[in-house]
Amino acid sequence: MADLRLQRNFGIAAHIDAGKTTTTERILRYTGMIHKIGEVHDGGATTDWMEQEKERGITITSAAVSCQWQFPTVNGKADANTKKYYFNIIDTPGHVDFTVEVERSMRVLDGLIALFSAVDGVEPQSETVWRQANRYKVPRIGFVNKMDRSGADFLNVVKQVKEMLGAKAVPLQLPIGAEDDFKGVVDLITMKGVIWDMATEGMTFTTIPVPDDMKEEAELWRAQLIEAVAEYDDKLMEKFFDDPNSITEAEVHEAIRKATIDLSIVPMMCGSSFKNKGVQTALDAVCRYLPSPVDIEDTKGINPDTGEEETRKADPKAPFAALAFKIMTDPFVGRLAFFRCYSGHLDAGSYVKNMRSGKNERISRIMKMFANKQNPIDFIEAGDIGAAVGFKEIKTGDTLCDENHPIVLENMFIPEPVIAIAVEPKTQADVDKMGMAIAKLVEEDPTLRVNTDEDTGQTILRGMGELHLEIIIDRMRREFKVEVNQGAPQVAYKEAFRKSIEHREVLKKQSGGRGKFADIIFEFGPADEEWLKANDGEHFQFVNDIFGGSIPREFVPAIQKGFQASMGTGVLANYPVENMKVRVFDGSFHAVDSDSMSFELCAKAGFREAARKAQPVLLEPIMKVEVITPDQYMGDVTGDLNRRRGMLEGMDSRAGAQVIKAKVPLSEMFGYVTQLRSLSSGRATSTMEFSHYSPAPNNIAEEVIAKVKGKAKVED
Ligand SMILES: Nc1nc2c(ncn2[C@@H]2O[C@H](COP(=O)(O)OP(=O)(O)OP(=O)(O)O)[C@@H](O)[C@H]2O)c(=O)[nH]1
Repeated sequence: MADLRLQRNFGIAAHIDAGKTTTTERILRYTGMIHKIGEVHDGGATTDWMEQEKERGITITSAAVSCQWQFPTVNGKADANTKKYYFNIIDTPGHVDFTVEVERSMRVLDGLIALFSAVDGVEPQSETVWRQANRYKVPRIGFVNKMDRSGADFLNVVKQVKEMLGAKAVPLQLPIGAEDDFKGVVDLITMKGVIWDMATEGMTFTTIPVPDDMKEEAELWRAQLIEAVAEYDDKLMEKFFDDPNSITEAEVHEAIRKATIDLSIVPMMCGSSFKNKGVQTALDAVCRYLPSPVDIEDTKGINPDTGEEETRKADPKAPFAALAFKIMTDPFVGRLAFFRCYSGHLDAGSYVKNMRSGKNERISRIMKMFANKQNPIDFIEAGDIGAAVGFKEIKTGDTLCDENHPIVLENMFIPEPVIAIAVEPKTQADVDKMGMAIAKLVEEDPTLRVNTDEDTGQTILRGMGELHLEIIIDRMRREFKVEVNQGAPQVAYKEAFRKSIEHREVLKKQSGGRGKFADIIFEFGPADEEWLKANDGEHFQFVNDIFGGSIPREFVPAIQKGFQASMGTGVLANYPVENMKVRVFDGSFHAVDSDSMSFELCAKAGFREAARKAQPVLLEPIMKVEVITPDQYMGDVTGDLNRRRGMLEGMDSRAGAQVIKAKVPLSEMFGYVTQLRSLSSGRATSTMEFSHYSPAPNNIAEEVIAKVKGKAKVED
């Protein structure tokens, strides 16, 4: 049994282009997993294995990679105290269309390296990632990369992390040399310098005394570091005031570790992955300060039999419980389900229960991913991450467990898809293939949704953004060899109701022989606010208030099913219904003619009638937009945002530029990037992410409805 205290599951998250892929690559190199350094720009990086990633030079899917690191070492060399640490690293994408990838990594990780560019500092996506890490309470270390670039400023990034992310960022190092001349770091705990040897591509490094001209500054920052963590250790606090020279390295490490795991501080380090500097010290910090699976809270879940909350300990002897966080189709082994094992032990070849499908499935093989290689392992235990082969049916977010100890683990937060695109197979031969391809892609990607437009019969894909859907269609073509015609991206509107009403629907059909009869009386309208709050992510509140058997109990599920199915197509413009409440309180039935089918059909007909009376409204997605622009374009940028029905929410200055925050309807944001570029001679940049759905103004709603009702097909 492995010592769980030596296990680290961590991710590397940052804004696009901060250097995650390069850093992961260096880690694999220094841990001996790969020999040649793959550069991102030649498409040679190991974790970016998908075709599109190679072409676009961005990381789309998070790949889990395992490696081992020797720690502690003396000048990089193992001695009697050295132990072998086991790492599972998840590389997470930086593009906002793929935040769900970051989100699901956060769910299964214990710690994070938050990567920043020393030149660009805290960027919009770093803020998004930061919020996600806060949501999942992930302890983190900051790594300021690209110290070799001109304009690199470590302490300025530290300041930004404090001011913009509200974190207590505490430097553990100071850079020696800057920009082209960046050589290494002063370690504020050992009070020694570390210089990387370029002759060995940074594989080795030398320890030197703190350079004379940095001594004073280093003392100052060391005192700040100790002060920041002293409250985590009484002895340290005492020594800090009485005799700072008697403080030992071990005491400082221990206090930093406690404060980091407690989310009180973020230790800040620096380096240049590309120039092979600073990566090993960051890995030592991962071992020292980030939590192991036994340092985090026990995993929570619900026992489906009792409805009670239960926890699972990171203990191989506890019942098996795991969460599938990524499904990937691998060209060689087929479907791989990545999962985090929270507790227990699972042998390859044994069975697990999927709590969503209710099926017991045999895991034929369990794999660990090492850079480009996949190695089968005999078993997996609490605290580890692996990939299972053999599932017939599995989706991202499924809980896998021991059937004798059922539990449903807390799932991940899945953002709403806001862009829709109509697709149709190009040829008859593509028809079946397209269905299969979409089914597979939906399994892999919980932010991709699919439905059929009832009027046109077209397949509608909904996703997180234009790039997301573009990549999905590209994957259909490359991986599944399906050719499709696609419409222009459309806003994924929704529908909702303003009013609660009562309605009676009677279904009566007599066509010779046995007829159909159902009669339902129900209250219909928006879901209750409290219910929505308590049932995060749910859309349909169904209340059974039938008394005295006016409708027999066995027909109630059919009524619920009928209403549920109807929600996919609203009455205004066929958009899905955001939320609704149905409270059935009376009705009647016929001893011969009533059956489940009658009640289901009656509910469907009832939905269409009731929905019209309940004041349906069109909801449009509102995006949170952030623009960074040089001062002189401020007026033009805000004017343009106003024309796009934007609500300005704030402005502040950051590193000599203005940052404008606004909420803007997504329908007004098509082509924005191009427009912004021409407004600002290419100098302003923007990011956007989904904020919420809000009722569209009447004129806009009328336009959208007229367009949908007026056409037979989604136009190209
Ligand atoms: N000068 C310098 N360039 C770097 C450094 N690290 C990464 N780069 C370069 O920055 C660019 C982006 O690096 P990536 O590693 O692809 O960044 P990423 O964060 O993985 O990017 P995405 O996957 O697109 O989110 C590449 O051209 C790298 O060579 C560094 O330390 N110094």
